[in-house]
Amino acid sequence: MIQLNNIHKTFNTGKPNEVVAINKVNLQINAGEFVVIVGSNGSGKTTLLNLVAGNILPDSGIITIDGNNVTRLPEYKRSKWIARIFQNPLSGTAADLSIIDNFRLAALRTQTKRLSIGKNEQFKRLVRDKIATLGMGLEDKVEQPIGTLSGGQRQALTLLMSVMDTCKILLLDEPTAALDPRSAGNVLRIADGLIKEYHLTAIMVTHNLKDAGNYGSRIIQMGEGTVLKDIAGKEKDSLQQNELYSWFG
Ligand SMILES: Nc1ncnc2c1ncn2[C@@H]1O[C@H](COP(=O)(O)OP(=O)(O)OP(=O)(O)O)[C@@H](O)[C@H]1O
Repeated sequence: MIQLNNIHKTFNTGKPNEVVAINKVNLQINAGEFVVIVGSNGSGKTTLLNLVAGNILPDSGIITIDGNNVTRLPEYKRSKWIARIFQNPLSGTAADLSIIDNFRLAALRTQTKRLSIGKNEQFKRLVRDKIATLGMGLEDKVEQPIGTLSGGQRQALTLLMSVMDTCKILLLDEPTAALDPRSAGNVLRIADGLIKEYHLTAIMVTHNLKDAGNYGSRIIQMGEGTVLKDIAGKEKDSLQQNELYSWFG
């Protein structure tokens, strides 16, 4: 469970360009929830993800993950709980290394529990089997440099890599913004499947209201650093697309 208590974040404090990015936000995200965050430009969505990830720290308030107070914990110390996928498919992988070596690196970095490196052939078989579940035919290309793949293929592999370690929380910051519609659809379906398979708690920022309607168990609209709307469960499922659009009217 992720808990944000009275979280406040101001940038450029005391300067003419001072901006309150997150304004005393209280939020509880339960284990297994898939929260989609929407909101206009500058409403604080990415800052909220950054605060949860720990690459920026709040001015005040408390953040806990599974009951642990992580408020002052730097990003690398939170990585045992958190994996993060960015907009740019190039971030998070080493272009010149093969797919299999990227998986090896990821496994080493996180001392993954779900994927023990073990014997070379055994590791390769495991990774191949996992990649095959993506249904993209990439299992036969594991010796190919990952940089030779398309953005969508790379983003799918990055997702798979990130959830194969012990992380419980997946942060997705506009993960499909750089992809064509078909690849974006594939990547989102894969993300949704992995979130369910590994029982992850996920937070996804998106500007795509169609995706926001179709995915997730809860939707949050942010505005001026606050939570404007917070809808979950059946109410979220029955949310009509035009209603969602009207939030931005
Ligand atoms: N490092 C920073 N330094 C100064 N101001 C910042 C910084 N990061 C964010 N801000 C400001 O904080 C506010 C919230 O930004 P944030 O990136 O969280 O919004 P967002 O909802 O993710 O926007 P977008 O949809 O455009 O990505 C904005 O006014 C932004 O300019």
